Amino acid sequence: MGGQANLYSFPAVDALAPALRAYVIHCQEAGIARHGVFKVAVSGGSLPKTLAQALLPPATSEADTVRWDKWEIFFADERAVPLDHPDSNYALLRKELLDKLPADGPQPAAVHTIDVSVLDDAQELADRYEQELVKSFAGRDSVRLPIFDLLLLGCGPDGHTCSLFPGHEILRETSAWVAPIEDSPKPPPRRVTLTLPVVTHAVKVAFVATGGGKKDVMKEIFEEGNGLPCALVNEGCGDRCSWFVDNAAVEGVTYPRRPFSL
Ligand SMILES: O=C1O[C@H](COP(=O)(O)O)[C@@H](O)[C@H](O)[C@H]1O
Repeated sequence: MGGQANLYSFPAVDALAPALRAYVIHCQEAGIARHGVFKVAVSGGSLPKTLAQALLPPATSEADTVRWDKWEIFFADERAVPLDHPDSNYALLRKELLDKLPADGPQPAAVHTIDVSVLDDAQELADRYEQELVKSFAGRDSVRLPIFDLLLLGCGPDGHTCSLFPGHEILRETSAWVAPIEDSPKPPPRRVTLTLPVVTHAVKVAFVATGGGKKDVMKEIFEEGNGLPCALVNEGCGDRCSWFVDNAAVEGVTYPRRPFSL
């Protein structure tokens, strides 16, 4: 691990979106060059909307192309609800992004959802999602830990990311790839999440955080850390981690911003 997390700040989301697109496409090309596909995990919350703003506009060149048919999409965390439930991260990604892809154009190669036949049992739900990862990653990358090409993450106002909440025992998980949570402080309480070792093992991690509602926690993450899950990702990934934020989200934060470049 080297360096420190990159903090890229933009006046507003419409300036952030093209940079995020360029970054994602860069990671996509690296993944395809490495193993023929792009393995990406995404969060719920406010992320899918910004992602849609970045990825839905038509390509302006070959190099600007989102190659959806190479995308294997996983969920960084998911709530234990049916796939059409308003709380489902899958439903949100569909509504904001996947359903808006041109029907006659390329579609994602795979979208790995949770097994909704075991929603009442969070441990089983996590184990089955982990098996889904094992099937996809075994023999291709490390089998000790999956290596995602990119994780696209959100940051909650309390510093949580995925469903890794501040102070929760799940942060001490060292062997599972996917962990259950029954007592999420943010509803719904039952969820599954990628664990911290999996998150920090990814090739690249990108956070997207926008709006003044995030500025206090951004200050804490970047200036104190305090063991907040987002800060632990920064520490674990170093310069493999990049933050795409708007100016409102980092008002008063002294951590140095970088000009965006690939
Ligand atoms: O509960 C969740 O919250 C986080 C953060 O959401 P945001 O709306 O503050 O961006 C999200 O990243 C996670 O996937 C989701 O399950």
